[in-house]
Amino acid sequence: MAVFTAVNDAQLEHWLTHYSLGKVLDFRGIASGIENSNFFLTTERGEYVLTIFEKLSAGELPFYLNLMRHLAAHQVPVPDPVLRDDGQLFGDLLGKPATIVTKLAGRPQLAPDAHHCAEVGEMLARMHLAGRDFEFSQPNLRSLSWWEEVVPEIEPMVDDEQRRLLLDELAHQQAFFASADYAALPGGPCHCDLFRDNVLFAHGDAAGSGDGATGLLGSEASGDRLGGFFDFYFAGCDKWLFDLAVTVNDWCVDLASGALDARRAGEMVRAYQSVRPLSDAENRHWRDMLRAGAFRFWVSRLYDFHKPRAAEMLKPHDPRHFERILVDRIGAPAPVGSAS
Ligand SMILES: Nc1ncnc2c1ncn2[C@@H]1O[C@H](COP(=O)(O)OP(=O)(O)O)[C@@H](O)[C@H]1O
Ligand SMILES: N[C@@H](CCOP(=O)(O)O)C(=O)O
Repeated sequence: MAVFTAVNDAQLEHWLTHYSLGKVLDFRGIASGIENSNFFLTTERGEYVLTIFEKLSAGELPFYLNLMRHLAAHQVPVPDPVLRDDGQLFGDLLGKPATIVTKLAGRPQLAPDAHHCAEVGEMLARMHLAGRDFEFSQPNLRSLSWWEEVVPEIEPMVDDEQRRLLLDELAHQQAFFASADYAALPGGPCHCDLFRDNVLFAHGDAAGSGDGATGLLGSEASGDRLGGFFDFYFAGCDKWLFDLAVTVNDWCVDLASGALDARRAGEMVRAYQSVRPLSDAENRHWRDMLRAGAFRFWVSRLYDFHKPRAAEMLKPHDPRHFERILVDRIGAPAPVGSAS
């Protein structure tokens, strides 16, 4: 259940006086999601998603919402925030910041094949290039500084072997981040959490439904076509290779072992490179980035597991999954996509 803040008809009507979206035809809460209250909203003008931000403050929203707006304007299929009549991207609803964005077509593909991975890889590269002239900047708030802050809090709570792995990997990443090679890697706005549940695919006829304003991309081969990327609320400026590594670690993993599935990973990296070829330095540091991507989510999952927030409503994700992935990326003979 993910409607933490309920909105009644009168409250919705009042909120919509700030927009020019016409009459409400349908309004319903979205059951999935863990951070925010989300609702599907259909009006005379089309289909939208209304989000009430439960944790993010008004000061934190401009980077995310402007990034989505910028990417949508550059033909990257992402939810496009709808401007209010006063020109603002969000306002206050029931005492919390809230926005309306366009609805993407499709549903998450939780068992992706190589075709899905290629679609995502290619669009990720397009997204990176489209973000080059985005004027706002905010670092990835779940990067090295955050790891350095929280690892000391969680290391007393894990077993000896995990503690060794946590501290060794933190030291490895500190050295990597301090290197001249790292500084020279290209970067810009990144999604930073492009997991399977943050991408929509539409199948067959379903691809034609929706608001008609959001085109679906991709080949017809598998019947599934990329609907778009959403949930940009972990986005930040980072190395593009980190974003690719986070995405590969989730989309191309063998769930039982944590190892990379060579075919899916190969297709994702190939498709990414068909738009933005990786440099020699990026190829050399592919393993380090796969490790960084795994470490980021192992740390956040350990943190959520051992230090749950008071208001947390859902079971935290399993940290062991990313521990297995990290161990695999450290020891794998030659991770797919790397030149070394
Ligand atoms: N712009 C959108 N278009 C279509 N569906 C969306 C859109 N935004 C969110 N959703 C749907 O809402 C669900 C919850 O969104 P999500 O961003 O994961 O919530 P939370 O931020 O609470 O984790 C998604 O699984 C997806 O089905
Ligand atoms: N993808 C992360 C969790 C981030 O939360 P989200 O549901 O808002 O994407 C993980 O799997 O640990």
